[in-house]
Amino acid sequence: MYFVTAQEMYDTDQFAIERIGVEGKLLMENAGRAVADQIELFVSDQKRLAVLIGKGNNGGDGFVIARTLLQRGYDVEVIVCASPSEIKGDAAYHRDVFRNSGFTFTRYEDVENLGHSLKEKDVLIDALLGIGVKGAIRSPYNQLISFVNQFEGEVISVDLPSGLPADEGVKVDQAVQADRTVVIQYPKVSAFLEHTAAYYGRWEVVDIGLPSTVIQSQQSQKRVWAEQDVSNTLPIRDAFSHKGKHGKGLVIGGAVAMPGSIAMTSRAALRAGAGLLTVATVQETITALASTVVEATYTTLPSEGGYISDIGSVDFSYDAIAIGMGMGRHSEAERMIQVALEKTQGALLIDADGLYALKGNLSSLKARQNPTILTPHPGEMATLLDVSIPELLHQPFAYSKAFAEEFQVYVVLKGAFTIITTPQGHQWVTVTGNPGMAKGGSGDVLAGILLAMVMQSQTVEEALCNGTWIHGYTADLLVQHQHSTYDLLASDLIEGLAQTYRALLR
Ligand SMILES: NC(=O)C1=CN([C@@H]2O[C@H](COP(=O)(O)OP(=O)(O)OC[C@H]3O[C@@H](n4cnc5c(N)ncnc54)[C@H](OP(=O)(O)O)[C@@H]3O)[C@@H](O)[C@H]2O)[C@@H](O)CC1
Ligand SMILES: [K+]
Repeated sequence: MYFVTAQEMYDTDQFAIERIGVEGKLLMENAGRAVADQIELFVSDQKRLAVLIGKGNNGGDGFVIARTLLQRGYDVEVIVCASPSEIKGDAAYHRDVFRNSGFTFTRYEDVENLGHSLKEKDVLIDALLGIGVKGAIRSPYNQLISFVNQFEGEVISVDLPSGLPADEGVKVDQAVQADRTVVIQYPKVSAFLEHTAAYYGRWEVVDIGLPSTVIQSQQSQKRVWAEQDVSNTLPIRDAFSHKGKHGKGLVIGGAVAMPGSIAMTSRAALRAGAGLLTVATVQETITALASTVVEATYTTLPSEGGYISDIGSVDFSYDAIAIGMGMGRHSEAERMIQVALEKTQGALLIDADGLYALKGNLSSLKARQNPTILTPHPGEMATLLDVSIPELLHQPFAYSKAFAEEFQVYVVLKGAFTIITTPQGHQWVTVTGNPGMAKGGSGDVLAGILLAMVMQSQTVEEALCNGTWIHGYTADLLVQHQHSTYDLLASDLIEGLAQTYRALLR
């Protein structure tokens, strides 16, 4: 499923109107009807509803929704929060259709009166502002939004919560806190940002028949990676499959004081389906791992002060290599990353301490012929970019895209919404996962899963999207059944992969 900026939505709308010849009025009719159909699914006709209508086309949708629900026997009061002369174009057309159908509306005067009208209502439909919102919220919408946020019944927003920007990088001034949002045609970017997603409440998308031609022709596209995508692309294991077919992978990392990270990455890679796995680390870590990661083979690396001191002896001809987990932040790490960048023949995944060591080597990324994958959490990404974490999270899609394109890397920016960006600037978001994963080791497990996926999948982007989705989904299954967000451990995720795979293969 694609998701879009406000501009991409307007472009799609224009394409449908100008090139296909569908009139704007018809699009609005389709939008309002689709939203009303959806509302009918979860609001009983015994409830008392009010629709708040703003001056723009979001308000126009509101007129169609109100008319449709009234025709279907719902008790709906319509309150128009703009002067009649302010309502223009398609919205004015649907205001007239509403009136000509024999229905009436009241005009918003002040919050006191509104409070009076809404006292007995169960559901408030918010069609005040849509994707056209700009800047600080002006009167009367600022009072209206505060009012809606004090309403005790259910608030359902149309397209997006009024006042909330559709795009990233825009400050939220004031916005409706919706219980539910019925999104028109495509989710907007703000549904996938940590500071704005919660305003939507639960949301679902209704299709109004707009063609995806415009979005598909964009240089860079943004899509949600969903369960169906995983089912369609997960590598099939045929009956004659053998270990060599599922890839040969190598994990480089670990230090005497940190055997856990690399243990988790390795076990996760094996559980995620890696055919053959080698772990290259210091002798003491091998001793610690040998009994827990029995399926792997080991390469002993020279050490100094408990850290790996050199990786020159490593065989770099693996299908995929992951480096950095539990490697420590020390002076030699930067040189080792440089060696890995130069010598790795297959895909190279850099995680954790490896990312800190990469900071001084960024220019070497461009010289690589094979895929390089970076898996930062926001702190690591902010360090790579030299920006603060809040600044990064204010526009994570834009920052990831600029970085991935400039350095020709795949970026997996981890978070509640994990963003996967290709060197071409295409982006996916995965929405699986829960707060139980915000714990040490969770990233190490993801690195292992991604390594295994890259070794087996057809394309790097599919591998990264599937791996990220599976990681989060496993946590969701575990929290639903055996665990809670408090006690869930990263190592539980590794054991939990069995459930996820079984569910996917059913
Ligand atoms: N594909 C599509 O595009 C389709 C779109 N559709 C629907 O149309 C919606 C977009 O409609 P839209 O463009 O008219 O914008 P919308 O948000 O309703 O109103 C903007 C008005 O609000 C005002 N305003 C702005 N900022 C403000 C502020 N801070 N504080 C106060 N006021 C502010 C601004 O007034 P102005 O500043 O210009 O005086 C402007 O007139 C979209 O979300 C969807 O629901 C569907 O029907 C069909 C397909
Ligand atoms: K709205």
